[in-house]
Amino acid sequence: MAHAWGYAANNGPDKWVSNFPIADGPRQSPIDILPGGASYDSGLKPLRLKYDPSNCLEILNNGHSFQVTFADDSDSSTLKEGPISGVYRLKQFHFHWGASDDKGSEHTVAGTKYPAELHLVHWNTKYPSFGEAASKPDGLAVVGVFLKIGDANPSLQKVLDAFNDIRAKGKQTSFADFDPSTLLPGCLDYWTYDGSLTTPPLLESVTWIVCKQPISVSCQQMAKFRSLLFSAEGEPECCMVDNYRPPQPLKGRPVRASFQ
Ligand SMILES: Cc1cc(=S)c(O)co1
Ligand SMILES: [Zn+2]
Repeated sequence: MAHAWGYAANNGPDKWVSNFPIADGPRQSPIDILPGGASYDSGLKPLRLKYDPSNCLEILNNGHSFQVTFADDSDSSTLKEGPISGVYRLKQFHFHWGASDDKGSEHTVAGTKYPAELHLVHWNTKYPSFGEAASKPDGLAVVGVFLKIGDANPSLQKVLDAFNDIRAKGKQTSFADFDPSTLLPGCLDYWTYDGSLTTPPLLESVTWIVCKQPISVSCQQMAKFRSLLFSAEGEPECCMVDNYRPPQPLKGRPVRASFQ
């Protein structure tokens, strides 16, 4: 049986193309964002994000990252405007991070890597469900936020405090009343381009919205990220680190900026 995909030498990003040929597709993510190569588009609207903390359901270790999942049976936690049209519902957020503070983000900015990157995943309500939307070219919109080493982040700490219950792959626990807007930077200037999921099945259905301004994370908080495991209980322990895909070829895609 083929290895399940992961981030190790034998099943990592360079190997994904064998089971997921779209890995070499025309609109893969992440990318290296070159600010000088992005074109300011005055037609881009500000992001309109509205999240209801009561939609927050649980936090789980899925063996690739940890994810906080939201109830998405109503329009109470949504993304509107920005580069998208219509209403996209928040489904989940998760992170990608490194084994050390010099790497971990998926998008890079003129080659600069951040220690981690937050992804807030939304799906287009013109489709009946996340699963349906995930296979459509305009099906998903992911807001990416860089994490930069600095002061401890009190909002992020609430998420990290739940880690003791989800240390191993497959563990989950209830996680209620969390407002993901507390994880957003003060300035919502963004870059946007057409891309994909950054993990298999690498579907080319994502409108990427990458915030220019990072949020802070302390070194101690980054160490907490690295205390999670890729492995399940009873398996040899394997630390969950370097769960990021490196930048992919731009292949002529335009990158627009909402700011000058
Ligand atoms: C749906 C989804 C989106 C991203 S970006 C990811 O890493 C995993 O799953
Ligand atoms: Zn992601």
